[in-house]
Amino acid sequence: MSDAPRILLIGSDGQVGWELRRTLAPVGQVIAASLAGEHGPAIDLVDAGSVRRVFNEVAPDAVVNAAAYTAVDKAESDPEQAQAINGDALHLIGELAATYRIPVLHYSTDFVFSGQTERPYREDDAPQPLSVYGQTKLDGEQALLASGADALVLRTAWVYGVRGRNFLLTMLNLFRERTELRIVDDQIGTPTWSRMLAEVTALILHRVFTGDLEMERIRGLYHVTSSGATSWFGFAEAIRDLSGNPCALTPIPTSDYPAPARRPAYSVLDTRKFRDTFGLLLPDWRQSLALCLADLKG
Ligand SMILES: NC(=O)C1=CN([C@@H]2O[C@H](COP(=O)(O)OP(=O)(O)OC[C@H]3O[C@@H](n4cnc5c(N)ncnc54)[C@H](OP(=O)(O)O)[C@@H]3O)[C@@H](O)[C@H]2O)C=CC1
Ligand SMILES: Cc1cn([C@H]2C[C@H](O)[C@@H](COP(=O)(O)OP(=O)(O)O[C@H]3O[C@@H](C)C(=O)[C@@H](O)[C@H]3O)O2)c(=O)[nH]c1=O
Repeated sequence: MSDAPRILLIGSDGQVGWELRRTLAPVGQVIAASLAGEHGPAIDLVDAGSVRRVFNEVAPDAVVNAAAYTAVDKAESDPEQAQAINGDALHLIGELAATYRIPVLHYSTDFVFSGQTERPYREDDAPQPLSVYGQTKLDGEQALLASGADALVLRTAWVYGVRGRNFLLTMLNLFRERTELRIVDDQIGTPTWSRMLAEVTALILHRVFTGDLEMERIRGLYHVTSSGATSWFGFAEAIRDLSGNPCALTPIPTSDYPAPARRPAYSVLDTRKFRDTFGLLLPDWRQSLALCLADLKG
């Protein structure tokens, strides 16, 4: 095990981080850093000293950053903290990864786009965030890509899974409490399983470690989601039907569901660059949802 590459996983307690702790295990020695420091070193992305210290002590061969400020509505009234975690910390992680000459994998979001389009967004489409969360994530991805580090930024969307705060678990909880729910039907995107993201991350990192993929050639920005698209209402309907719940669902416009943060009306991501570069398949969102629900049933 001592010869295994050392992977510093930041944010190992989040929904994607929790999956990564498992899928990265066959790829290298995972050093699972998190705010609480429960399974490895404590790290606080707001505290530059703690980030530098963890990099120094761990001396990683690669970094995967799954930590973020993801409370989209809360970020509107807490922009400094969101910027510190989603933006400023990536300037530092980029600087450290460039200094140590190690690859860094990071995640960003469909919320960097305004949603004023009718075709899936490509990596070279101009971002125009509508929210503090989207703006701070954009700053983070741009800082990392400009840092000189061998960085891969995987932009994804509508992430759900068996753990953490996500739309799937919110719906399953609400189905137990309510007989009717009103769900927005005019925001279109692609639900993406956290495990699928963790698995493609592990497959890529493995090929980087074996020399099969050269970071200098593949570094950059990629869109990675499941295939297909739906609205939050469509996603809720699929969750209800696949889980066998009787809850009545009513489609509503976004204007009937007031929230502090504006969200893009259409944020489907074009994943062609990712599929062509890595030769990986991205399953249909319904297929992944069925597998995830089967996991939840146990
Ligand atoms: N969730 C989604 O729908 C989407 C997510 N993404 C991106 O994917 C990535 C993973 O997201 P996801 O797993 O869903 O997010 P989660 O919110 O589930 O996990 C984020 C993790 O970051 C940790 N964290 C928060 N603040 C700090 C800090 N100051 N220092 C260290 N760790 C901190 C959180 O800890 P704690 O819980 O203790 O605060 C949490 O464990 C993020 O980059 C996100 O922007 C992209 C598109 C969609
Ligand atoms: C609970 C609920 C939500 N909604 C709507 C509100 C919102 O428009 C949509 C989704 O709400 P949520 O708060 O679960 O998700 P939201 O915070 O919008 O999700 C986003 O999170 C960040 C982190 C991302 O990066 C994005 O890709 C995206 O996944 O569903 C309803 O219409 N009815 C309801 O009962």
